[in-house]
Amino acid sequence: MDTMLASELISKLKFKEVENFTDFEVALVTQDTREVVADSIFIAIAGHTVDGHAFVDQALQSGAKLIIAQKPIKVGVPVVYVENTYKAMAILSSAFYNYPSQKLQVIGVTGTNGKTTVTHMIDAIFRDQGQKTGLIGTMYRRIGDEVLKTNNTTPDIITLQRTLAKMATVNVSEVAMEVSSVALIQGRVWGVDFDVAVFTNFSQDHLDYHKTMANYAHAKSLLFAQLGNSYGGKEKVAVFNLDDPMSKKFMQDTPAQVLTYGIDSPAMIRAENIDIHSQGTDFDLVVFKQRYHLHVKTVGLFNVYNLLAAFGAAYVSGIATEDIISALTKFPGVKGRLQLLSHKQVSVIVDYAHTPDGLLNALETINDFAKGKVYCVVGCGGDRDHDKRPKMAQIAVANSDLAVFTSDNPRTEDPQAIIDDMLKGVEAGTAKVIVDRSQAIRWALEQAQPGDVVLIAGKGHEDYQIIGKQKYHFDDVEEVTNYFKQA
Ligand SMILES: CC(=O)N[C@H]1[C@@H](OP(=O)(O)OP(=O)(O)OC[C@H]2O[C@@H](n3ccc(=O)[nH]c3=O)[C@H](O)[C@@H]2O)O[C@H](CO)[C@@H](O)[C@@H]1O[C@H](C)C(=O)N[C@@H](C)C(=O)N[C@H](CCC(=O)O)C(=O)O
Ligand SMILES: Nc1ncnc2c1ncn2[C@@H]1O[C@H](COP(=O)(O)OP(=O)(O)OP(=O)(O)O)[C@@H](O)[C@H]1O
Ligand SMILES: N[C@H](CCC[C@H](N)C(=O)O)C(=O)O
Ligand SMILES: [Mg+2]
Repeated sequence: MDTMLASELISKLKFKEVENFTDFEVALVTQDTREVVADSIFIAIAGHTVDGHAFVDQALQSGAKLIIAQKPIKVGVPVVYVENTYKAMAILSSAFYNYPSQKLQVIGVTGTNGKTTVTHMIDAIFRDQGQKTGLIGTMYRRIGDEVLKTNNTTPDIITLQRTLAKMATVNVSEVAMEVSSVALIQGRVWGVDFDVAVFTNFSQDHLDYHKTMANYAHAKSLLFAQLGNSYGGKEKVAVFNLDDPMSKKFMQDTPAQVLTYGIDSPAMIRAENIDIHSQGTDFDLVVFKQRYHLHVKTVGLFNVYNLLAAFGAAYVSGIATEDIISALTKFPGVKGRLQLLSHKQVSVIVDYAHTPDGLLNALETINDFAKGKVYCVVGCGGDRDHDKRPKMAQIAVANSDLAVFTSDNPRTEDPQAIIDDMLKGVEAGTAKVIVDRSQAIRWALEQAQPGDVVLIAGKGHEDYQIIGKQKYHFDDVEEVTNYFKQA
């Protein structure tokens, strides 16, 4: 990468106060003292947990030569004061990495459920075309075949710009990324030049953060509002699920052209004659009145919606309908999303459903093909939306023969207290409680007879459990396969 002078970078900040400035070549722009190297610019962020302004001394010790701050600090190096360091971070990181999103086709996917699935489907379509792709989301950041770990579904803006820059350097052409509501509020995608924005659906989650459904909806709308406002340049398109009432609102918030998909509404891209079975789904895809028959490996009505969303994103990116269909037909599914494991005619499904709507969809899908009893092992994450707990519990009890309430990631909460919140949603004695997740899974597997289905919900691909502030190795799939080995 070409080096950049600090003066050149901070010239991008229009309104600022500069103290004791001397120029230097910038090695790194970061908000995290743990990343600072010699000749870094450190941006102090007043976060939700701690205040980065209190870490400035550490940044200096590690070699920071310039501090960007929004509160008065006393240091022996130059300081640039701005109104909002989050905004400064977005502007500086974008400039430092030379506006990488402008060199890439960036497709952002937002919605309560389905983001990881849809981004993987989009990625599979472009890969099938022989393109080098980038993927950013809950499970990882992937640059071509290189897999990088991630802390958040949508990374902080510096990590994001750095990742996009690396993608551009190694000739990635398309990037599919999950854009979470929290990220939209925190400005983690400010300045990202999205070409396509996709909406999956809207239901309850993250009320711990957003407080009200209206705030949560507003957060999601920001992606569509951000979708380019200068016509005549790159064509921008918003892809909406017309069956979700929230689409109508978001359509009004976007200056972009709109493509719609749906099943029940008269959308431009539709699925008809849907036949869901345990090994896959058959349906007719109707693209502006042209009809194609598809047989796909994914199951569940919600996955038909995900396929339509991915189809829409690829279609507006110029891929031929037949090529998109060919790729979607081969799509194997995503780890931990309705992942089927079987042993002696007992079916176990590991699924990442961690919202009321996600859990209901997973259980309805399973009930459509289960021949015997349905067991549901489920917990709710600690330090997250409390309000969804009784709702998920009620859905588990109402849509299974036996629900087992257990721990998800308790984080800093008391695991029993989380389960007590769940129990408020059901009648006494209607659910079995086993706090230890491993024991709960084992117990359900012991009960299951041939023909029965056990859904293990909430953690999907996760290979850890967070108890307190500690991350322990834990993998639902591994728990099941270990049990099967000795059963
Ligand atoms: C509540 C929340 O959103 N927190 C995010 C936020 O952290 P924060 O505001 O608490 O930051 P902080 O820990 O107070 O630190 C403040 C500043 O001090 C700096 N610092 C801190 C310590 C230190 O030693 N040195 C130092 O420089 C930090 O780098 C930071 O710049 O900024 C961090 C960096 O971007 C995120 O990793 C972190 O996500 C935490 C892990 C989190 O749990 N977030 C969840 C709510 C979240 O964002 N989820 C969404 C949606 C998931 C989905 O449904 O798909 C996501 O996109 O992941
Ligand atoms: N279109 C959909 N509508 C409703 N539920 C869905 C849909 N797609 C997936 N789900 C359910 O939600 C779970 C999570 O799916 P996925 O990981 O794709 O969503 P996500 O939006 O990425 O979630 P996160 O918010 O954690 O990033 C799945 O395991 C499934 O149970
Ligand atoms: N991205 C979601 C994932 C929840 C997964 C569930 N296993 C939990 O820990 O609550 C969140 O951070 O809220
Ligand atoms: Mg996700």
